[in-house]
Amino acid sequence: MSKYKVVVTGRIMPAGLAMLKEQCEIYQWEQTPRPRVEELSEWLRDAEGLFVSTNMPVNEQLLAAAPRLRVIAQPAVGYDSVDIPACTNRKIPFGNTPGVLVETTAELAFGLLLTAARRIHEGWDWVRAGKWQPGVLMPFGVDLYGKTLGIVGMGAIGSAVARRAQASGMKVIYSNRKPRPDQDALKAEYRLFDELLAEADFIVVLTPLTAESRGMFGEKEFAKMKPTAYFINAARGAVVDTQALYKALAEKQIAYAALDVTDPEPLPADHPLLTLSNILVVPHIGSATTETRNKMAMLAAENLLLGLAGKPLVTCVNQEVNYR
Ligand SMILES: NC(=O)c1ccc[n+]([C@@H]2O[C@H](COP(=O)([O-])OP(=O)(O)OC[C@H]3O[C@@H](n4cnc5c(N)ncnc54)[C@H](O)[C@@H]3O)[C@@H](O)[C@H]2O)c1
Ligand SMILES: O=C(O)[C@H](O)CO
Repeated sequence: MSKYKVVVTGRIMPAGLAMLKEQCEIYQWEQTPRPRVEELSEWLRDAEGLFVSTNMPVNEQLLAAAPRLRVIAQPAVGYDSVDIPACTNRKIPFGNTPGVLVETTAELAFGLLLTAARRIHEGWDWVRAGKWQPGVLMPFGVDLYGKTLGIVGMGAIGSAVARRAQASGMKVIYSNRKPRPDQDALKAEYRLFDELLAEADFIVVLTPLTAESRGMFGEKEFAKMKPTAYFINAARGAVVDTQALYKALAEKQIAYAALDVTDPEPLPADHPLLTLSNILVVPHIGSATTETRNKMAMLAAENLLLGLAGKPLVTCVNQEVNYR
């Protein structure tokens, strides 16, 4: 039996690669940075499947270069770099990986909140710099217990963060497009966006990046927050206006920010945000554990193989083309 021709645009976890290898002839881009479409064009010409890395845009140009493409899979839940209508027009199902990364990403989001609040990273720097001397105190942190956490984007990951916060004695409020019917079970209270901004001691952002959410945290929004507020973004960098965040932190309109995601990404080492003392930035590691990245790669590989076999994907964004 001849093998499916599949293009892989970056690194792929071993568990996913092993699944693909059984049935596919793989053309894999293994260098950094990620490829431009022109660099893949020879492979794309014959490709039936595309396993696309998270940071690679899927657009009209890429689709036009791949006339035989029948399915695309990405090991990520957020698909803001993918032109879904363009895939649908071509009747190409696009599979993402919701669910399998929920607890891992919630751990990181809550970990950022806790680390920033208790200055854990600053304490480590302090000790390593030899500043731990008798009578010398590093700046104090703040308690979580008894405080209010505002979650913007109360979906799968937001709910998992809520559970962690409640276990730490925090009250949870949230803002979504509309109140969740299961909010009693979540033990969380709905607020309008502006109400949440004014009431929360900590804000965690977990919305998808869409036309509606792009730049939803700008100057006006930071001005509505408490001067003691902690702002945590584990969603997508572009949900925040980076310049406005810089200003809010530099002018102490808010107390602190902890970011897993930034705009731009990667954040250059000489970026103004990194000159601030009231910020913690990590390099988009929300789902980055070996177990979870393997699960994501396996679900993406399963989606790809199903699509190649003309069967519905397990997790498909454009359901209307999820069968043949
Ligand atoms: N940092 C990371 O590594 C990492 C990992 C996984 C997911 N993410 C990001 O987190 C997002 C959420 O993932 P999820 O699995 O919880 O998705 P989800 O679909 O379960 O939840 C998203 C929630 O946001 C709400 N929402 C959508 N637009 C909104 C808006 N404009 N204002 C307020 N709420 C809005 C939705 O109603 C939904 O409840 C992903 O889209 C992705 O961008 C980041
Ligand atoms: O959206 C996601 O799944 C993550 O950001 C990718 O790591």
